[in-house]
Amino acid sequence: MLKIPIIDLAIFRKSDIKSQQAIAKEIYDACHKIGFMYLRNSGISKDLIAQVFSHSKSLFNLSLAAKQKLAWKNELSNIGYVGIERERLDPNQPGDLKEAFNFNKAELLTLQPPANEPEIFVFYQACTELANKILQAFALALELPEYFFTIRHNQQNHTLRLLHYPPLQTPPKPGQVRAGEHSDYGSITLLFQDNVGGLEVQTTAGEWIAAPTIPDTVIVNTGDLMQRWTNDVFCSTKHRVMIPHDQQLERSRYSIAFFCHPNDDTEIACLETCQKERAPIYPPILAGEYLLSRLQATY
Ligand SMILES: O=C(O)CCC(=O)C(=O)O
Ligand SMILES: [Fe+2]
Repeated sequence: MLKIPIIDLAIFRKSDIKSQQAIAKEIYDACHKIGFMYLRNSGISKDLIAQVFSHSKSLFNLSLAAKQKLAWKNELSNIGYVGIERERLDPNQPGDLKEAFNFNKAELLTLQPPANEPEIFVFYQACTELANKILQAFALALELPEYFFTIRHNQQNHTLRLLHYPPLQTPPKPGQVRAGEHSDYGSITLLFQDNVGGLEVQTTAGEWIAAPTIPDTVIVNTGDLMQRWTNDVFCSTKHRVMIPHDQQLERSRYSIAFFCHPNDDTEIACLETCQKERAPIYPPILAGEYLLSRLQATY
């Protein structure tokens, strides 16, 4: 059975090109074969992650009225509080059993209490740095100039999303899960989860495999825009969060996703180095327009 690989980013940070190429190759294989990987030595401190999880709990513990004052308004800004069952990651199924807070960079600078914890901003910056490192590895792996992807992501158009999956009080509706099966829309996603479990990833053979927490790692997956850009050389893999069957049902699940997006005006056109095996599959598209259309389909 295909396994999600664990890759050590510390080796990529070494200055010798041989080490960098070896890790870029491991990352290439992960993105090509499964679209998911666990990264060790991500550069984001354990303490910082714990602080953000703790702020996340405090935010979700606010009253519904307080959360609704911070409500998500539209796909264009895509920020704020999203209530339970509001979003359908799988549009053919009932709403997801989760609630979320979305942040973008501009908003993080102007937030009011209780959502303006400085660690959330520091974390956003740390995620940006990690994403840039991964994008450099992608460039090396795909035989592109080192900063090819990072310069196309330099407006920090990324969304940080705190997620809470509450304990289940009543049985779910038929087909209802914590997060419906979907692929992510952007270039890469960084995912941090607690140890409750439920995250599953679909292999190319169609089987669902568990993606449990592995201590001191960050999950990274490639999104649809990266799949288009690379002409399907990297895959954007479906994943979902299932409802646990055991005593974990009584526990909340918390996770944090950092959705990394290219600048809105980036034309996502098939990379030349990805046309060796097949002609371009997808027509060029502007990143901003594509992301907006995907968000509109899920709310
Ligand atoms: O909560 C998780 O572990 C996954 C969430 C997810 O896939 C998403 O929000 O796109
Ligand atoms: Fe996702």
